[in-house]
Amino acid sequence: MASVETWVGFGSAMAGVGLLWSRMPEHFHEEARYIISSLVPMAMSYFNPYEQITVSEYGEERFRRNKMFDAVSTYLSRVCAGGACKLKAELCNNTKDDPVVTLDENQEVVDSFDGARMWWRLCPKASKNKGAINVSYYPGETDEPRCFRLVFHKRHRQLVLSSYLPSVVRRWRELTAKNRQRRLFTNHASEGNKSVWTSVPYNPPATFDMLAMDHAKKVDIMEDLTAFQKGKEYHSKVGKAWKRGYLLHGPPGTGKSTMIGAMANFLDYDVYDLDLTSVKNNSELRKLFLDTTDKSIIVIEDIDAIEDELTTKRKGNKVVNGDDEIRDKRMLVEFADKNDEKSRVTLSGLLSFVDGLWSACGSERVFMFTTNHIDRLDPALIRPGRMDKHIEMSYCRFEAFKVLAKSYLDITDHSLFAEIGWLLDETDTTPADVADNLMVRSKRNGEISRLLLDDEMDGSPPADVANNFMLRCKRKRDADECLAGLVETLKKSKMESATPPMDTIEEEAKEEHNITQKKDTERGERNTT
Ligand SMILES: Nc1ncnc2c1ncn2[C@@H]1O[C@H](COP(=O)(O)OP(=O)(O)OP(=O)(O)O)[C@@H](O)[C@H]1O
Repeated sequence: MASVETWVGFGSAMAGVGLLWSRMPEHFHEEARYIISSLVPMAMSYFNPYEQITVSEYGEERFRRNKMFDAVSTYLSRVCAGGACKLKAELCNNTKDDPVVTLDENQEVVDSFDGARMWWRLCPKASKNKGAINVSYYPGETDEPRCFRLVFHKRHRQLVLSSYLPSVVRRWRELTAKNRQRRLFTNHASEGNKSVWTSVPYNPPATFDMLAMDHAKKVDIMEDLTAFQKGKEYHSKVGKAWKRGYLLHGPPGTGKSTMIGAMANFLDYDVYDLDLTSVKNNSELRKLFLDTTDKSIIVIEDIDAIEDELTTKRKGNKVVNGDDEIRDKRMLVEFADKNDEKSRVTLSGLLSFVDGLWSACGSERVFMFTTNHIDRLDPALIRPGRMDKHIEMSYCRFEAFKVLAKSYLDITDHSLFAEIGWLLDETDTTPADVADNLMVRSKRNGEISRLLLDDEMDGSPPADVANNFMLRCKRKRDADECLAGLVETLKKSKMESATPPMDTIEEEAKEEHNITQKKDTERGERNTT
């Protein structure tokens, strides 16, 4: 036990130190505080036998999602979730009934690797500056992102860095390759008014087999896609970014969206449907592009409509002063230029991702622009070399019709085929219109099949030969009826296209009347002279 004198001595010594501290100049306080604050953690870490690694949800530059976070999340959910008592379940895949189970926040799981134990914990989002203003550099986030924290013994440091973490990534790749669910992303303005991607599972029904278009063209596109997908080495050899740009053009209803679905199925890529109207400016667009993953199709639909807004300035400057509408637009844009340059998405901003400086960020990406009016596009967008391939989706001709007949009616030949082929050559009918004609009637086929199936379920005699025969007869009758209906529709549209519309007739009559009147006046004038 310390005597009273010892305590009094200790107290006086502390009082002396306090007095000395208060007499010291102000800058000495600062330095002493700095030394103490750096020495304490050093001393602590010297005695602490554990080390930790943090895997944050977003990368250092805060632009992109950290893939390592996704890798750890998948790895822990599949490999170590058994040891956790709080999990989260989500049904992500429409085609499967298995929910995806992930670790809940603040849950700790233990993994072992090569005799070493690793402790993992998912730390929730944390506000760094509680009560202060948070400045965010990445979309939709105001707080510190979530992170995984890995704790291990110091002596396993080398093992963790050179073997364990790479093995986590390898396992993640294996797991995702097996259970991959294609997704459709779209961007929308988040709470912080920044555009962010959200996604849903995506299983487009279209395939190249059912796409109604010229066969040679279809094969050419499929070969082009295959060459692109296998072209990693080629692109790096020639020093080009591994990406490809397509311009899909054609009238509405010729299958541009269907083609995108077929391409996504063919390549097994995710699709990012970029809505430029909810992107404020080029820097927000850059963040969105950087947040897309490799192996994806980035779609910008109806580029002519968007481009109108993006290029008004360029077009306006070309126009002579007499054109009021364009002059108005030019004035508007000039006004925007002075006041609002930083708050717009520009065509050059967009193109810098397609083939400019930023196109090299990321690989294995397909850019897909669609338009109903190729003639309205800015020449900068369609100049050679900008888009790798222009694909024209055209009206339905006989070859395309045969594909639709096979898909919708399950027939490859019919007595009306010749007439339909001839009529399709004479009229500009879209595949959507033809498909619509075939579908309305083929619905009944489904009804019959269902009736027959219901019979079987009710315990009535199974669908025997007679039933099958009846079904086939019904199908044939439906095909007859349906194709006859299509012939009627095509004949009608042929007649309509042959007859000029009423306003054209009226205009022609008016013009003729004016000419006769003019001639009469001239004749009258001549007679008087
Ligand atoms: N070439 C085609 N092959 C097969 N089906 C087609 C084709 N074109 C259109 N269809 C059918 O018509 C529907 C509408 O077509 P789609 O939306 O792909 O046309 P689009 O050219 O993208 O039209 P829009 O320009 O109006 O968006 C599709 O769901 C599909 O059933």
